[in-house]
Parts: sequence; C-alpha cells; structure tokens
Amino acid sequence: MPSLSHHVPAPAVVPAGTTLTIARPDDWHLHLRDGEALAAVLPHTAAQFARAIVMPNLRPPVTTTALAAAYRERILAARPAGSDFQPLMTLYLTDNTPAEEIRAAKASGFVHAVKLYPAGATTNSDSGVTDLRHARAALQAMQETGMVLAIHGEVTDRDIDVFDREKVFIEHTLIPLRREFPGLRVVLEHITTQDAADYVREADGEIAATITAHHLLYNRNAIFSGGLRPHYYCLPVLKRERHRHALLEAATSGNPRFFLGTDSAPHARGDKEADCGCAGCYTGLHALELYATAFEAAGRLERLEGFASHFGADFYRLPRNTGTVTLRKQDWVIPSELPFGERTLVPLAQGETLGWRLLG
Ligand SMILES: NC(=O)N[C@@H](CC(=O)O)C(=O)O
Ligand SMILES: [Zn+2]
Ligand SMILES: [Zn+2]
Repeated sequence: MPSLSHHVPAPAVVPAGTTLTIARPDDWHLHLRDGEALAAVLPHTAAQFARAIVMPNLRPPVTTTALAAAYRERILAARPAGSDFQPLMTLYLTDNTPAEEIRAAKASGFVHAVKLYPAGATTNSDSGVTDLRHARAALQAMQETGMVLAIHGEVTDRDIDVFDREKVFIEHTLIPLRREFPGLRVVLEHITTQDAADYVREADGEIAATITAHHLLYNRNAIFSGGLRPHYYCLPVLKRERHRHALLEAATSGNPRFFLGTDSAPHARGDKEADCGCAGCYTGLHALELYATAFEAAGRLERLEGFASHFGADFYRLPRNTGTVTLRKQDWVIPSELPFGERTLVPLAQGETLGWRLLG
C-alpha cells in the first residue's frame, strides 16, 4: 500500500476515486520569504488557499506598518495571473515596538496579527523580544485594540532541553503573560505537544492554536529514520508519538480553538543539507493533501472543513470564504525538488506517494 514512509502508518479508509469538497481554506501561518523565493513558492499557496497569515521574519524583519504595506504589494505583484489570493500581514514584535505602531497597524486594516519571536528561538529571530517586559506598551495596545498576538512558543534558555522548550514556555512565559494581559487575543503557533493542546483547550479567555500537517503526520523518529533527515527538521522540533497523537486528536476534535497553519518554511536545499542546517519544512506545494491524509488516518475526514476553512476565519473575525475546493483520493508522487530562484527546494516527503490530490 502506498504511504508516506516516515509517517506513522495508519489504514487508509477511503476508496480510490472518492472526492471531498470543502469551503475554500486559509493558511493561518505561512512563510513566503521575498524576491525570487517568494516568486517560486507563492503560486503553490495561491493554488491551495484563499488567504494566508504571512509571517514577518524577513531580513530585515517586517517591524512596521509601512514595511508590511510594501511587503504586501510585493506579494500581490507576485501572484499568478488571475489569482485572487489575499495576504494577511503581520508585524514582527521587537523590544522597541511602540504602542503607536500597534495602533497604526490596527488602523491599516491589512495587518491582522503581531508576531512574538523570543530572540534566538528560530529562523531570523535575532531581532525578536529579549524580555517581554520591554514589550509591555505594545502588548497593552494589542489588548486594547483586539490585535492578535501570534506566538512562537519556545523558551530559548540553553539549559532547557530542546524537546521541552514549548512546555516550559507555556509555564514560564505564556501563563504569566496572559495573567498580566487577560484580554489579549492569542494564537499559539505550530503547537507540537500534548501540553500545548491541553493548555489551549482548557485555558480561559481568547486563545487558539495553529497545527501543521507535519506535526500531525510525523513523530521525531522521522528525523532519524535510517540516518539524519534534514528535511524533517523544523522548529519547534517534531516530538514523541504521544504528542503527535494528542495533536491529531485536537485537530480532528471539532474544537474551534484548533485550526490550520502550515508553517510552510522554504529554505534552499543547500541551506538545509549543511553543517548547521536551517529549520523548516516545505509544505506549501501539497498542504491540503497532507492534512487530508492525517484526517483520513484519524477517521475524521468530515472534520477537515471546520479546521481548514472555518475556525481560523472566525477567530480572526474575518468572513469565511465563499467557493469550494475539491480533493480526490488518488495517488501521485511528490516531486523530489522544486525550482527556488537559482537554487532548489525539497518539499516534505519528496519522492513519496501521496494518496490525495487537490483538483485544479
Ligand atoms: N518553523 C521553522 O522551522 N522555521 C520557520 C520559523 C518558525 O516558524 O519558527 C522559518 O522561517 O524557517
Ligand atoms: Zn515559529
Ligand atoms: Zn513559522
């Protein structure tokens, strides 16, 4: 039986040829990069999603509404002919973000979230927040205006084991932050642990979480299967099977606090296959098909639409999309690499057979 060889096997339950039609989905966590990388990856996302929350971790980062406006124009200009894809912009929070910048972002109508990267946590996070005390004025303005705070939830302390950084962040940073700003609207991004799923399900106030396809399909064995596999390395890193299982349970539960965010994070092949390889999995090409594979394995395909097409828009207080997309149960082989400007890009599960295909 064809399957993704490093993902945890599960019986296919749907016969070949079956179709699944859902409302047009959105991606609530996406890296589009800039320049020729943007041009290479945007057509994939635009074919899959109506809108996406676009992460601001460019070099230099998108720290102001003016920079976000210019980036938005570059994305719109890079769309394939006829595409109505809409980028939803974000600002990169720093130690020095003034409250007025938050108010300007809110007033713009095109900035939908402010992103917290703890300094040093992940790709291009060196301008991130070193101590949340420095960001108090901005956080206060976010709470007042209803601006969403999107969080990369990992501590950066070198003494904390890399597999524990999300859990420790929730205890040491997120809970105190939400106690100080109980009205802040929070999305905990790309959750990877049972601890995060339990916290988001049970916490008071306005909180939600995005979940990637790769964290639903793989546990940390995928990184070490027969050798070191850099294309399965992302941050927060894949965790144990019990965590994958808890994430799959959350994503397919129908709870509107959990919704789709691919965290598709393209890096050129040579930047991942390196002495110090970059973190990030590229799923922009085949995100919906990967999610459908995970939901099918859980026996919950009927819950994909809420997760992919309804709950994120509701949380962000945006209208749900009109129109539909259709997936068909049909085998196809994921390309082994894709053009990426002058370089190449390796999609997640390259060369393997995927059992769902988005009809164009
Ligand atoms: N997820 C990743 O592994 N990498 C992301 C950054 C991020 O989302 O933390 C990137 O920009 O490459
Ligand atoms: Zn992140
Ligand atoms: Zn990301």
